[in-house]
Amino acid sequence: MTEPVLRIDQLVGGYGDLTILHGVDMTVPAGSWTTIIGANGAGKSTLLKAVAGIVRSRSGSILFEDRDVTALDSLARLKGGIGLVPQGRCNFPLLSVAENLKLGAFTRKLSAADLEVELQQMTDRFPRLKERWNTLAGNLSGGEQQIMEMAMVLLAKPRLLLLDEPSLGLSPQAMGMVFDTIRELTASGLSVLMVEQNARQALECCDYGVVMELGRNKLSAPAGDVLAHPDIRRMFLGL
Ligand SMILES: Nc1ncnc2c1ncn2[C@@H]1O[C@H](COP(=O)(O)OP(=O)(O)OP(=O)(O)O)[C@@H](O)[C@H]1O
Repeated sequence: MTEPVLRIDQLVGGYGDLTILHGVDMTVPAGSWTTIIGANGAGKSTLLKAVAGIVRSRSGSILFEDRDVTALDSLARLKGGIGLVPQGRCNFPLLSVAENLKLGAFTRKLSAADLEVELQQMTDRFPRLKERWNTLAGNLSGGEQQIMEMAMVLLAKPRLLLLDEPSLGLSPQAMGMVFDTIRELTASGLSVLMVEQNARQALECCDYGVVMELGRNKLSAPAGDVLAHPDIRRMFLGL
């Protein structure tokens, strides 16, 4: 396993007095694609939000690139290299693709010329977005919106991308397109930590799997080993 980009130790947290995470330990190897699976309510989304700084940790620590970010707020973490694409549609549906992408770069205060260069690079990477440049985001297909939302967060230049159920509501074909895109991103050096309900499809594509149960990580292993685990196959993969 390569050097971890993210290291979570004994993380406890939740909402108000409600504790959801009961001591999570997890590492994400740099440049890898790690998928968290588990039953509804296991705390998967809460964990992603805790890494992004949206849910505050009560105890334990989160180290990003060896730096303790546990006390930083969400904006500081975004500026520092941790980007979250939340669950469900999270764009501005009445703004165009171009306007949504520009908003994605807002934390970086780029000059107009630099912003143009970055937008050009983003549309070179995702030509479909260029084709839909002046289309309202709400009129894109689900798969196109998911790709655009990833591109918005990528314009903040994260080194760790957190994705909460990127295949939610997508056709199998669109899910394949989104997963192919994630693989390309990790091939270019980005680290990805993703939560997915389509556990089998995700584990067939990614590098590492984490199984969460009742606010704890039950198993962390290479994705192939998680796929092959008899209990996990029966409980979470429908195999
Ligand atoms: N904002 C909130 N305030 C209070 N409780 C919340 C909040 N968000 C989630 N919860 C509760 O936290 C628990 C874990 O939710 P979470 O969304 O992290 O689970 P999950 O594993 O991602 O499940 P799912 O696949 O259903 O999204 C659930 O009991 C949920 O009701």
